[in-house]
Amino acid sequence: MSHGWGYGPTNGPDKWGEEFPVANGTRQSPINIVPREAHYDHTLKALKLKYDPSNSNGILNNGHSFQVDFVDDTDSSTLTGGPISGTYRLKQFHFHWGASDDRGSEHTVNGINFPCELHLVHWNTKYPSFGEAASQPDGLAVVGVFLKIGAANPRLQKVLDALDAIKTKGKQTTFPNFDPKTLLPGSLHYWTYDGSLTTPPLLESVTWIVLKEPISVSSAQMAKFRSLLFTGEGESPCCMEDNYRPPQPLKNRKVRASFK
Ligand SMILES: NS(=O)(=O)c1ccc(C(=O)N2CCCN(Cc3ccccc3)CC2)cc1
Ligand SMILES: [Zn+2]
Repeated sequence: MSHGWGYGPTNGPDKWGEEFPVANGTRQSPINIVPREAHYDHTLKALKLKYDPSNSNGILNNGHSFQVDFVDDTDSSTLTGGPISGTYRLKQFHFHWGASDDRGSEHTVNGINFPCELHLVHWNTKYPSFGEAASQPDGLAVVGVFLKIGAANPRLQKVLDALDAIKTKGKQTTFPNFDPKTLLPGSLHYWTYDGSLTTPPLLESVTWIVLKEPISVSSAQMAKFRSLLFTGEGESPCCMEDNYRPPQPLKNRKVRASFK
C-alpha cells in the first residue's frame, strides 16, 4: 500500500490484506452475531470489571479513532471472570462510528448495524506488556458495547466534550478521573468468541466479549464524533467517520452466550 492503512477507497478494509495477509485468517473480527445460533454456555462466568478512575490518563486522536488511555502498571483497572482466565488490565477504550446513524458499528446483530461501538481493550497480565500480549492467542480481551440512538447520554458527553481539543491526528490532551464503568449498560450479559484486532495489524489475539444491551447516544452526540478529523493540522481536512471494519467470515468458530 503506497500510504498507511485507513478507511478510504484506496486504503480501506478491502485493501488491508495486501500488507496484512492475516486479514484473510481463520479468526478475524468483527463478525455478524446471530443470537439464535449462539450457544448458551452455563459454565461462562459473570464479567467482573473493576476500574479505578484515577487510572485514566489522556485522550488521543490517533488518526483512525480517538482513544482514552489508562495507566496500566498495576492491577487497579482489570477484567476478570467472563470467558477468560487470569487477569487482564485495561489499556484503552475507543469507538468506531458511521457517517450517518444507520451504520458505524463493527459487530452486527442479525445483520443490523448500530451507529457506534465502544471497545474497552484489556491485555493478559501473564505477558509483560500490551505489545507482547497483542501477538498471543490469549493476549487481549476486548469488551464491545453497542450505542443505539435514543436519549442523550450524559456520561458519554464527558468524553465528547474533550474532542474539541483533539480535532486533528496526533493531538492529545489530559483526561483525568474518568470511570469507564459509567459507559456500561445495566446488564453485563454477553456473547463471546475468539477473534482479532479489527484494525491492522489484525492480530488474532482477541477474546471478544460483546454486550447484548446497548447504551444510548443521541443523534446530536453522534454528530460530535464526526467533528473529528482523520487528517493532521494543516492537511486538507477529512472527517473522521465510517472508521469501522465490516463483518468477517465466521469460518470454524462458535459464538457462545452467557445468557439464555
Ligand atoms: N478495534 S480493536 O480490535 O478493539 C483494537 C484494539 C487495540 C488496538 C491498538 O491499540 N493498536 C495500536 C497499537 C498496537 N497494535 C498492536 C501492536 C502492533 C505492533 C506491535 C505491538 C502491538 C494494535 C493496534 C487497535 C484496535
Ligand atoms: Zn476497536
